[in-house]
Amino acid sequence: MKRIILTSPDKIYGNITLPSSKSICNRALIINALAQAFSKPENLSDCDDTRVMIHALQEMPPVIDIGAAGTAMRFLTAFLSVHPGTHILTGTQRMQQRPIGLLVNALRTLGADVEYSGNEGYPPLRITGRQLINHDVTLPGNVSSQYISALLMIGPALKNGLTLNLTGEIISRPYIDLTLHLMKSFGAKAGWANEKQLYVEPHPYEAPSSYYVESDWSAASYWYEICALAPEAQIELPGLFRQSPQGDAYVAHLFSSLGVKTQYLDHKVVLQKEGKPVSQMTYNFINQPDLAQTFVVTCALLNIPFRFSGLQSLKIKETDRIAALMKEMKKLGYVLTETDGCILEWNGERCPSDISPCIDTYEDHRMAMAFAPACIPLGKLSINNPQVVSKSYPHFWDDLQATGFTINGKN
Ligand SMILES: O=C(O)C1=C[C@@H](OP(=O)(O)O)[C@@H](O)[C@H](O)C1
Ligand SMILES: C=C(OP(=O)(O)O)C(=O)O
Repeated sequence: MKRIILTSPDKIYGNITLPSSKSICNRALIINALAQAFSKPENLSDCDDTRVMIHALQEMPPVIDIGAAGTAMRFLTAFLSVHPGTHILTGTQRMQQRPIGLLVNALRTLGADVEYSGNEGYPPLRITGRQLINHDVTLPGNVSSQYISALLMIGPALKNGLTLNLTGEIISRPYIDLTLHLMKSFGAKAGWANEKQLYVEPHPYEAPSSYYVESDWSAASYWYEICALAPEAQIELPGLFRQSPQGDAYVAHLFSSLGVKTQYLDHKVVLQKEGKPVSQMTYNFINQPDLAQTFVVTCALLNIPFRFSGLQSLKIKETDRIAALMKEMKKLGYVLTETDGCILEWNGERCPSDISPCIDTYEDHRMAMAFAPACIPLGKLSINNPQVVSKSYPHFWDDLQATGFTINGKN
């Protein structure tokens, strides 16, 4: 096992080129392929999740291994259902525990040929593409929005278009809107018919002459965290915009109550410390699940009691993030409580911390990146298997070094 030891500088100043958004990259790649576009989207990320998507679409091998990429697994399941040929779609062991039954059922209702080659309800899948005739399908919106995005994106390729009826609470809704945004940029006619129903007209995609992917707001959250925890900091992040289709752009607003101000300039944002953090924080992360880890670590280390709800999807992500957060925060001396698998709270209760805490990352990039800034108030922190960051932000550790952090054991 690899381990790094992090220490932070006193003052943190930097200009950071973030990776581009893997959510946008992976949508643009799927839509571009369905549009049979001539050129690839520009500014594609070099992260694992996008690399596996590029490889799958370029090579189309009989067995497609998408590693740990949830978007690639879900989007390709729908894509391969309408693409000629038979493929096995598989991923890491963890991916084989991440449910996909609701998407498979929905695709079968549309007429798709999708079989389980392992356990019922989970990858790997055996998919044979064909033309899908049916157009009306109902599925729960409360497990993963990626199923809905996957179905929407193949909508323009269906003979009769698509009507999606969603039942239950709709989670991660900004990601559905992001999908619609990209589809429309590629000429699709799609949208919300009402609060619970989406439509896609049987109108083919028309690729724009070029499509440029913007930087990743979820990745920016770790720099907000650094700014919030540092005694003195100013960070410039080029390639981020106020008017972003990414739901995680809301991180700027959320961190304004934790003492970080965002200045929106022409082609960048600038983060600066300003004002006093709130004395406690309550927030429902239903629309920004990927920000939850960032806020758990930031609030606890700023000694801000919190109550975070809307976390039900965290259990089926790269790891069970609720369990992982509780376990690792305990190493730092914070006792968190969980309620009903969807609420995490910290009421200020402390326990003895480990003498030299060493954070486990559970094959989850966000565990590594959310905990790394904790080295600022702690003085020093070890992180196990730091290479996990490559899922979304391969140069995260280099960027920390460039702003003055020392990282022992990196190479
Ligand atoms: O569509 C997307 O790009 C994503 C949707 C979200 O997943 P869920 O819809 O499963 O919450 C998010 O957590 C994931 O990182 C990316
Ligand atoms: C949940 C995530 O990714 P995915 O579901 O696409 O694997 C994430 O990046 O936090």
